[in-house]
Amino acid sequence: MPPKPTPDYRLYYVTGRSLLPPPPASYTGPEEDYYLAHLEEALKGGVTVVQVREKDVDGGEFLEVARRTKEVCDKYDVPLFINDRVDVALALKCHCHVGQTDLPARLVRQLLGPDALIGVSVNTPEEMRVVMDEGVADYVGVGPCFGTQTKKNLNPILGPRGVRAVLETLGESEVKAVIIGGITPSTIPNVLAQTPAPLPSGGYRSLDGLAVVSSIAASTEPETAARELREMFDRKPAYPARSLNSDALSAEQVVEQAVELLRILKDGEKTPLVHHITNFVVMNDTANLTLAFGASPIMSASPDEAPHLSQLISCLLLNLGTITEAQLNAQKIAGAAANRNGKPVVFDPVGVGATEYRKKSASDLLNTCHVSIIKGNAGEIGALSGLSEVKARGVDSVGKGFKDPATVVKTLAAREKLVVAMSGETDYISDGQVSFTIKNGTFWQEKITGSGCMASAAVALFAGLQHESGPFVAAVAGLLAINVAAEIAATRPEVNGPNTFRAALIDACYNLRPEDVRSRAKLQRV
Ligand SMILES: Cc1ncc(COP(=O)(O)OP(=O)(O)O)c(N)n1
Ligand SMILES: Cc1nc(C(=O)O)sc1CCOP(=O)(O)O
Repeated sequence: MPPKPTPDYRLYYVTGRSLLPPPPASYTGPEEDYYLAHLEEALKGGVTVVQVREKDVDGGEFLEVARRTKEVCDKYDVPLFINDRVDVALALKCHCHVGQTDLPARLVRQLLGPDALIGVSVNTPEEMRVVMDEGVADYVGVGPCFGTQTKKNLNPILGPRGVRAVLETLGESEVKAVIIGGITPSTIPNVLAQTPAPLPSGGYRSLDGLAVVSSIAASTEPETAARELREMFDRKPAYPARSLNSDALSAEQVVEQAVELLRILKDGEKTPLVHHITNFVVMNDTANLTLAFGASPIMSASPDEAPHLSQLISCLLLNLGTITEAQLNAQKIAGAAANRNGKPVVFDPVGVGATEYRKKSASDLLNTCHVSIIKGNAGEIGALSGLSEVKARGVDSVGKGFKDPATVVKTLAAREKLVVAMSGETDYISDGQVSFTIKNGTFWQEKITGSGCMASAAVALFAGLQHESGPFVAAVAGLLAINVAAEIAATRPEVNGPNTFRAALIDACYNLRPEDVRSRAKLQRV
């Protein structure tokens, strides 16, 4: 075995001969060798590691396929792994990948020696911990991230956030990590945005590569397919929440930016179209509120029109209230389409702490699309953070609140790589770097149903401006606008109960002037 290489794991191709398309007319070689020509094209496109994975063939055929694969890989100086069969790896002086039910990695190391690379499949943080404690593997294949037809007896699907939990355990270890299962050009943006795991040092542990079977094996243009996958991996997204240098911003500067956003709306310079997929309790109020601020609402829960709508809208608002399977499906389709079309997504996880079903729905949603802003109450933010310090009763949060709300909000924002806005008597907003509080509003907001949903609608319409100041300022602007409008509404002589307040609030949103926000804003950096 030559000295141990230090491979580039960015695009890891696991072969799948049974998935190959028929050879094109331009291919004139023997049909059984098309696999090698196809592989060579993929290598030209940028594959950096290959693994021969042959199911249902005997040892002789496996050895021959692997031998010929190695000849091609050697030409491109790309390391070759053998799936499961340590005997074949030994015979050909190749590296080896084993799963949890194959020969133990420790034994594989003994057999292949110190210069072989060894990869191990992991599906849980516990399996990751065992691999690290053993200290034998050079990398792990974490999966399945999504569902896939390529492998039978699939382990539980992790989703990007499950993969992130594994990477959190991996931390700053030298062991490399690739992701596998359903990795395609449409899933990669979300994978790259959501999988990096925050480290105690302040940085992130990211994936070292993408492992694919069908995205290359089933392609009629393997070179183009590989190039696209490589380019997508190399173009890792900047975390949108941090696009703004919020670290340098004072409260006064943020207020001025929020005031400017309100001016844009009120002067009619822009009229954001906000797509609401929301609950039926608040639908009428949030549509009216959106209009009152100078934006346009479209209320549609149809999965069929979501992809088309996504091209027209300025922002998508997803609200978990009165959720049904059909509504969740529409939200997932709309969320993925919004990501593809570069539209911001605001998520209000209404009542996420109330039931396991809502928790699972929120997790499904966050695994399917990348959200720019989460706006919730303390109970909801606590449930998403995995904390039980603040309890929820139905859709309301109860009790005194968090001991250190600013840290809770900042930690969740850093983990999810988005802006978190937690509404309450004091609102907390963070992009994972800095946190601000807003102390505007009135007790009347607690006396009407849906005031949290109305605040999310306000955040969404400001996010729909897609202003260069970014989602953090949009979240602050939305909460300032609705809370200042609520304060003004509460002073109206006709307000003598929840119902008159509700009507006065919509009027106050309609009449709100940028200078009202400037003069009343109680924004502080914490
Ligand atoms: C890179 C990579 N990761 C995971 C796997 C899965 O391996 P295993 O669990 O052994 O399952 P099979 O591939 O044998 O079905 C892999 N092959 N490659
Ligand atoms: C080989 C393999 N291992 C998996 C795991 O979860 O360990 S998923 C998988 C198949 C991946 O195929 P595709 O890229 O076509 O989805």
